[in-house]
Amino acid sequence: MDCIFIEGMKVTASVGIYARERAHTQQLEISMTFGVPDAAAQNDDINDTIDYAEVVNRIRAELAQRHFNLLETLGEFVIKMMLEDFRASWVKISIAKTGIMKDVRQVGVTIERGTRS
Ligand SMILES: Nc1nc2c(c(=O)[nH]1)N=C([C@H](O)[C@@H](O)CO)CN2
Repeated sequence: MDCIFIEGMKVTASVGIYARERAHTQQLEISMTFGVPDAAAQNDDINDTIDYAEVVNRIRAELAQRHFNLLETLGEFVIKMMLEDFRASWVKISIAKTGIMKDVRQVGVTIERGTRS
């Protein structure tokens, strides 16, 4: 298995448990690593792997359309998409909110699903 990573992706999303978070979108930082077959490294062909540009665009499009109460559910949503639609074998995602708590740089969650071979 090879891994592809997307580090420090800034994305606008509607997420949070408070009324103000339902009323206004906020910026999140997503970092994600996912497993792919090693065929692309052998064949030099984008069709043998997952195109990380497609993943970034899809995440932005999907998150623009819905509200999540929790970062956990947002993370689970993206992971399901990666496993089912992009056929990743394993996914680890971290999602952070920046500057929402005094004297804390970031808060967030890390979720891992699938089989890391
Ligand atoms: N485990 C979590 N705790 C909290 C979350 C969350 O998504 N997961 N969210 C909030 C609020 O929305 C907060 O970010 C607003 O300041 C609080 N705790």
